[in-house]
Amino acid sequence: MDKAEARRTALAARDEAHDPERDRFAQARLRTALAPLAGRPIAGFLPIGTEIDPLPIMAELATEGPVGVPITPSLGHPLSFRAWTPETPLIDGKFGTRWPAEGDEVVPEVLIVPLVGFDRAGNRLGYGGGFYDRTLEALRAVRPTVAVGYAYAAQELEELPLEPTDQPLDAIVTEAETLRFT
Ligand SMILES: Nc1nc2c(c(=O)[nH]1)N(C=O)[C@@H](CNc1ccc(C(=O)N[C@@H](CCC(=O)O)C(=O)O)cc1)CN2
Ligand SMILES: Nc1ncnc2c1ncn2[C@@H]1O[C@H](COP(=O)(O)OP(=O)(O)OP(=O)(O)O)[C@@H](O)[C@H]1O
Repeated sequence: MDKAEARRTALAARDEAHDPERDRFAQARLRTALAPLAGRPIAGFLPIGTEIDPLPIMAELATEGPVGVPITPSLGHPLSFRAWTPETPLIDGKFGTRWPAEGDEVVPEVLIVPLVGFDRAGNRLGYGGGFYDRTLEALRAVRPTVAVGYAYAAQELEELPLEPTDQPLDAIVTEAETLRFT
Protein backbone atom coordinates (compact mmCIF):
# COMPACT_ATOMS: atom_id res chain seq x y z
CA MET A 1 0.00 0.00 0.00
CA ASP A 2 1.33 3.48 -0.74
CA LYS A 3 0.64 6.39 1.63
CA ALA A 4 -2.34 7.70 -0.35
CA GLU A 5 -4.01 4.30 -0.36
CA ALA A 6 -3.27 3.72 3.35
CA ARG A 7 -4.80 7.16 4.09
CA ARG A 8 -7.99 6.37 2.18
CA THR A 9 -8.37 3.03 3.96
CA ALA A 10 -7.76 4.48 7.44
CA LEU A 11 -10.00 7.53 6.89
CA ALA A 12 -12.89 5.32 5.75
CA ALA A 13 -12.43 3.20 8.90
CA ARG A 14 -12.34 6.37 11.03
CA ASP A 15 -15.59 7.69 9.51
CA GLU A 16 -17.23 4.34 10.28
CA ALA A 17 -15.89 4.22 13.88
CA HIS A 18 -16.82 7.82 14.78
CA ASP A 19 -19.19 7.60 17.76
CA PRO A 20 -19.58 9.61 21.01
CA GLU A 21 -19.69 6.45 23.14
CA ARG A 22 -16.36 5.24 21.70
CA ASP A 23 -15.01 8.70 22.44
CA ARG A 24 -15.98 8.34 26.12
CA PHE A 25 -14.13 5.02 26.47
CA ALA A 26 -11.08 6.47 24.75
CA GLN A 27 -11.20 9.59 26.93
CA ALA A 28 -11.08 7.46 30.10
CA ARG A 29 -7.97 5.70 28.76
CA LEU A 30 -6.37 8.99 27.72
CA ARG A 31 -6.93 10.40 31.20
CA THR A 32 -5.24 7.38 32.80
CA ALA A 33 -2.33 7.42 30.35
CA LEU A 34 -1.68 11.12 30.96
CA ALA A 35 -2.25 11.14 34.74
CA PRO A 36 1.47 10.70 35.59
CA LEU A 37 2.29 13.65 33.30
CA ALA A 38 -0.35 16.11 34.59
CA GLY A 39 0.99 19.61 35.19
CA ARG A 40 3.55 19.45 32.38
CA PRO A 41 2.90 21.66 29.36
CA ILE A 42 0.80 19.59 26.97
CA ALA A 43 -0.46 19.94 23.41
CA GLY A 44 -3.92 18.66 22.50
CA PHE A 45 -5.85 19.17 19.28
CA LEU A 46 -9.28 20.50 18.26
CA PRO A 47 -10.87 17.63 16.31
CA ILE A 48 -11.89 18.05 12.67
CA GLY A 49 -14.20 15.84 10.63
CA THR A 50 -14.64 12.44 12.28
CA GLU A 51 -11.47 12.61 14.40
CA ILE A 52 -11.73 11.18 17.91
CA ASP A 53 -12.49 13.88 20.53
CA PRO A 54 -9.91 14.65 23.26
CA LEU A 55 -11.57 17.89 24.47
CA PRO A 56 -13.01 16.75 27.85
CA ILE A 57 -9.56 15.48 28.91
CA MET A 58 -7.83 18.62 27.62
CA ALA A 59 -10.31 20.65 29.70
CA GLU A 60 -9.41 18.67 32.84
CA LEU A 61 -5.68 18.97 32.15
CA ALA A 62 -6.06 22.72 31.63
CA THR A 63 -6.95 23.04 35.33
CA GLU A 64 -3.57 21.48 36.24
CA GLY A 65 -1.15 23.08 33.76
CA PRO A 66 -0.85 24.79 30.37
CA VAL A 67 -2.64 23.15 27.42
CA GLY A 68 -1.92 24.33 23.87
CA VAL A 69 -3.48 23.56 20.48
CA PRO A 70 -1.71 23.63 17.09
CA ILE A 71 -1.34 26.66 14.86
CA THR A 72 -0.59 25.39 11.35
CA PRO A 73 2.24 27.22 9.57
CA SER A 74 3.02 27.14 5.86
CA LEU A 75 4.14 23.75 4.49
CA GLY A 76 7.66 22.77 5.47
CA HIS A 77 7.54 24.36 8.93
CA PRO A 78 6.85 22.93 12.40
CA LEU A 79 3.62 23.62 14.28
CA SER A 80 3.45 26.06 17.13
CA PHE A 81 0.95 25.75 19.98
CA ARG A 82 -1.26 28.44 21.52
CA ALA A 83 -2.74 28.32 25.02
CA TRP A 84 -6.26 26.87 25.13
CA THR A 85 -9.02 26.44 27.71
CA PRO A 86 -12.69 25.56 27.05
CA GLU A 87 -13.47 29.32 27.17
CA THR A 88 -10.87 30.38 24.58
CA PRO A 89 -12.44 32.12 21.52
CA LEU A 90 -11.45 30.32 18.30
CA ILE A 91 -11.00 31.49 14.73
CA ASP A 92 -10.95 29.47 11.50
CA GLY A 93 -7.44 28.27 10.59
CA LYS A 94 -5.94 26.25 7.74
CA PHE A 95 -7.09 22.86 6.40
CA GLY A 96 -10.45 23.09 8.18
CA THR A 97 -8.84 23.50 11.62
CA ARG A 98 -9.61 26.19 14.19
CA TRP A 99 -7.26 27.78 16.70
CA PRO A 100 -7.28 30.45 19.43
CA ALA A 101 -7.57 34.01 18.14
CA GLU A 102 -4.81 35.02 20.53
CA GLY A 103 -2.85 33.70 23.49
CA ASP A 104 0.59 32.72 24.81
CA GLU A 105 2.73 30.13 23.07
CA VAL A 106 2.90 26.74 24.83
CA VAL A 107 6.03 24.63 24.26
CA PRO A 108 4.76 21.12 25.02
CA GLU A 109 6.64 18.28 26.73
CA VAL A 110 3.68 15.98 26.08
CA LEU A 111 1.60 15.88 22.88
CA ILE A 112 -1.74 14.25 22.18
CA VAL A 113 -1.16 13.58 18.48
CA PRO A 114 -3.99 13.30 15.95
CA LEU A 115 -3.47 10.69 13.27
CA VAL A 116 -5.08 9.11 10.24
CA GLY A 117 -3.61 5.62 10.73
CA PHE A 118 -1.20 3.77 13.03
CA ASP A 119 0.44 0.37 13.34
CA ARG A 120 1.19 -1.76 16.41
CA ALA A 121 4.84 -0.69 16.38
CA GLY A 122 3.98 2.96 17.06
CA ASN A 123 4.29 4.32 13.56
CA ARG A 124 1.92 7.09 12.54
CA LEU A 125 0.32 8.20 9.31
CA GLY A 126 -1.04 11.77 9.20
CA TYR A 127 -2.63 13.92 6.51
CA GLY A 128 0.70 14.18 4.71
CA GLY A 129 1.90 17.66 5.62
CA GLY A 130 4.72 16.25 7.74
CA PHE A 131 3.74 18.80 10.41
CA TYR A 132 3.93 16.49 13.45
CA ASP A 133 7.14 14.85 12.17
CA ARG A 134 8.85 18.23 11.92
CA THR A 135 7.40 19.39 15.24
CA LEU A 136 8.45 16.28 17.19
CA GLU A 137 11.90 16.33 15.62
CA ALA A 138 12.41 19.95 16.74
CA LEU A 139 11.01 19.39 20.26
CA ARG A 140 13.00 16.16 20.79
CA ALA A 141 16.21 17.92 19.76
CA VAL A 142 15.82 20.11 22.87
CA ARG A 143 14.36 17.79 25.54
CA PRO A 144 12.61 14.47 26.03
CA THR A 145 9.13 14.75 24.55
CA VAL A 146 6.26 12.29 24.94
CA ALA A 147 4.05 11.77 21.88
CA VAL A 148 0.77 9.98 22.55
CA GLY A 149 -1.18 9.02 19.42
CA TYR A 150 -4.95 9.20 19.92
CA ALA A 151 -7.30 7.43 17.52
CA TYR A 152 -10.05 4.85 17.11
CA ALA A 153 -8.87 1.23 17.21
CA ALA A 154 -10.29 0.84 13.69
CA GLN A 155 -7.57 3.18 12.38
CA GLU A 156 -4.92 0.49 12.94
CA LEU A 157 -3.25 -0.69 9.74
CA GLU A 158 -1.26 -3.88 9.49
CA GLU A 159 1.64 -2.22 7.75
CA LEU A 160 2.41 1.46 7.19
CA PRO A 161 4.53 2.83 4.38
CA LEU A 162 7.43 4.42 6.34
CA GLU A 163 9.82 7.25 5.57
CA PRO A 164 13.08 8.13 7.37
CA THR A 165 11.55 11.42 8.59
CA ASP A 166 8.61 9.70 10.37
CA GLN A 167 8.80 10.35 14.12
CA PRO A 168 7.72 7.40 16.29
CA LEU A 169 5.00 7.61 18.93
CA ASP A 170 5.70 6.78 22.60
CA ALA A 171 2.18 5.43 23.11
CA ILE A 172 -1.13 5.02 21.31
CA VAL A 173 -4.46 5.32 23.10
CA THR A 174 -7.69 4.03 21.55
CA GLU A 175 -11.09 3.18 23.03
CA ALA A 176 -9.94 -0.47 23.20
CA GLU A 177 -6.36 -0.39 24.47
CA THR A 178 -3.28 1.61 25.41
CA LEU A 179 -0.11 0.62 23.56
CA ARG A 180 3.26 1.69 25.00
CA PHE A 181 6.52 1.71 23.09
CA THR A 182 8.92 3.39 25.55
N1 LIG B 1 -7.44 18.28 14.53
C1 LIG B 1 -6.27 18.33 13.90
N2 LIG B 1 -5.55 19.44 13.95
C2 LIG B 1 -4.35 19.49 13.30
C3 LIG B 1 -3.87 18.40 12.55
C4 LIG B 1 -4.66 17.22 12.52
O1 LIG B 1 -4.32 16.20 11.91
N3 LIG B 1 -5.85 17.24 13.20
N4 LIG B 1 -2.67 18.51 11.88
C5 LIG B 1 -1.84 17.44 11.51
O2 LIG B 1 -0.83 17.60 10.89
C6 LIG B 1 -2.19 19.87 11.61
C7 LIG B 1 -2.98 20.46 10.47
N5 LIG B 1 -2.72 19.76 9.25
C8 LIG B 1 -3.67 19.30 8.41
C9 LIG B 1 -3.28 18.99 7.13
C10 LIG B 1 -4.19 18.53 6.21
C11 LIG B 1 -5.52 18.36 6.57
C12 LIG B 1 -6.48 17.86 5.57
O3 LIG B 1 -6.08 17.32 4.57
N6 LIG B 1 -7.79 18.01 5.80
C13 LIG B 1 -8.81 17.52 4.90
C14 LIG B 1 -10.13 17.26 5.59
C15 LIG B 1 -9.98 16.62 6.93
C16 LIG B 1 -11.21 15.89 7.43
O4 LIG B 1 -12.32 16.40 7.31
O5 LIG B 1 -11.02 14.81 8.02
C17 LIG B 1 -9.05 18.55 3.82
O6 LIG B 1 -8.68 19.73 4.05
O7 LIG B 1 -9.57 18.15 2.78
C18 LIG B 1 -5.90 18.64 7.87
C19 LIG B 1 -4.97 19.10 8.80
C20 LIG B 1 -2.34 20.70 12.85
N7 LIG B 1 -3.67 20.64 13.36
N1 LIG C 1 11.81 16.58 9.81
C1 LIG C 1 11.60 16.67 8.50
N2 LIG C 1 12.50 17.30 7.69
C2 LIG C 1 12.28 17.38 6.39
N3 LIG C 1 11.23 16.86 5.76
C3 LIG C 1 10.32 16.22 6.47
C4 LIG C 1 10.46 16.09 7.89
N4 LIG C 1 9.38 15.41 8.35
C5 LIG C 1 8.62 15.14 7.28
N5 LIG C 1 9.18 15.62 6.16
C6 LIG C 1 8.60 15.52 4.79
O1 LIG C 1 7.22 15.76 4.83
C7 LIG C 1 6.55 14.83 3.97
C8 LIG C 1 5.20 14.47 4.51
O2 LIG C 1 5.36 13.66 5.67
P1 LIG C 1 4.32 12.53 6.07
O3 LIG C 1 3.64 11.96 4.86
O4 LIG C 1 4.98 11.62 7.03
O5 LIG C 1 3.25 13.44 6.85
P2 LIG C 1 2.21 13.01 7.95
O6 LIG C 1 2.91 12.56 9.17
O7 LIG C 1 1.30 12.05 7.31
O8 LIG C 1 1.47 14.41 8.17
P3 LIG C 1 1.10 15.29 9.47
O9 LIG C 1 2.19 15.14 10.49
O10 LIG C 1 1.05 16.69 8.92
O11 LIG C 1 -0.22 14.82 9.96
C9 LIG C 1 7.46 13.62 3.88
O12 LIG C 1 7.44 13.09 2.59
C10 LIG C 1 8.83 14.14 4.23
O13 LIG C 1 9.59 14.27 3.05
